[in-house]
Amino acid sequence: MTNTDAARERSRSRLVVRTEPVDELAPLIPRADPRHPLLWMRRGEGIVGLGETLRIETSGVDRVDDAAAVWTELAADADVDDRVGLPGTGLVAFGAFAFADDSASTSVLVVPELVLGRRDGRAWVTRIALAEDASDDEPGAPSGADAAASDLLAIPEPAPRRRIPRVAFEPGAVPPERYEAAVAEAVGRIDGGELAKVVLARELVGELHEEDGLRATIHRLAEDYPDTWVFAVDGLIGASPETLVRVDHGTVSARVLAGTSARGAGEASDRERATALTESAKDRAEHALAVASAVKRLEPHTARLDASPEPFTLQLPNLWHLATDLKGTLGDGSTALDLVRAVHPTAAVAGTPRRVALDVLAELEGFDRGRYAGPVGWVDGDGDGEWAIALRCAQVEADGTVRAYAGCGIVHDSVPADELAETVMKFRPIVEAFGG
Ligand SMILES: C=C(O[C@H]1C=CC=C(C(=O)O)[C@@H]1O)C(=O)O
Repeated sequence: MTNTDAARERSRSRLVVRTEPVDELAPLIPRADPRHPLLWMRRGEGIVGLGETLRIETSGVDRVDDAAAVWTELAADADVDDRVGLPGTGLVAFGAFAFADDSASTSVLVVPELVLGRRDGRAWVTRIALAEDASDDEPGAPSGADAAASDLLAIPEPAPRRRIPRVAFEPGAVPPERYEAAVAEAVGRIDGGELAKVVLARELVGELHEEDGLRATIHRLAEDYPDTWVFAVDGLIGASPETLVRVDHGTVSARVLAGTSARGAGEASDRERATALTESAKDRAEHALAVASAVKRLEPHTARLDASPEPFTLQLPNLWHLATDLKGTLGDGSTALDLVRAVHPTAAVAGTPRRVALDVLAELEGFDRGRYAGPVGWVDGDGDGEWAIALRCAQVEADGTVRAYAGCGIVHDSVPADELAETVMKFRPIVEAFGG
């Protein structure tokens, strides 16, 4: 029986879900599980999951479709009492999908037992249980809904803050010289007309000691990069500035990023860098390909889709990005997972043309990306959800191995040493959050 079959089997048992408003839950991060954190947050709002009621694991080319099919069945059968009614209340799952069809990493949707959430200034608690587990056949035992509503898992008190762990990172499968050689090779292929753009990444590897939880790392990311999506799903931890797709009551939005510059040392030089980025033909070309790929994939699902007319500069503490926001209305009732399936992988993380770029990056990169550059986020029972591209992140394995990733879009005038330097800037958030 595959993991998807097992999840489908389990999904026959009904989920019982109850969401209730609470006065206040701040702060969220100190309530997260330090060893297996489930978290999605931006500017202090988001959701934290505790415990695990159900897990859907998929892999291969149909990993998103398979997960979406099980999710749709689960949501249709769930017994939901949602007294808040915001996106992310009621039934919800946190998810992370592998980047590549042939990745050895699994993709997951995790349904927690307890969700603590905050959005638009409102706070809530959701309890999710399996009806079977919840109602113990004994006479007088509570029904599923009542059992789910009772304290199966108590709301944890905020834990005191601990120091961030000290992880010493070393280059992984791709040493810096080999990365530069791969960039040079990619430029050659681009000049030869094989493709227009390919995104090449490299990895750093370190070791996390068992006594160090992940809460302090998440705290650091959220504090230093408050405007990014800070996430923790099944060991994948990061702070991504790039919204793959958001679905909220029939509206669709995305933020496409491609094109990067270092921050300047002083205010004037910082502004100059941002201006130079908006005027750089190389970065604009790289950016335009990323926007075109997202628009092409989203358009068939939207009744209307608008893009900001000109790319703007997005300021992050470690760098500047060229950014374009997409906003529209759904035209075909797609769920967030349907759109994740449609749009991944964009040219911001793969390249153009997509198929050729995926082959070239698989050949030149020399390692399995796992869930790096894959979709990470959450989906609720109505199909609403928020998904980022898993960037500026690391995967923490069960044995404590930590793999951090960063990549760059390569176009015909890319310079290998500059791209290597850009990966160093992109590694900064995650390396520093692990004490590096
Ligand atoms: C692939 C990454 O970034 C992408 C997103 C923004 C800017 C990018 C760039 O300028 O190359 C990349 O396309 C990464 O951070 O690992």
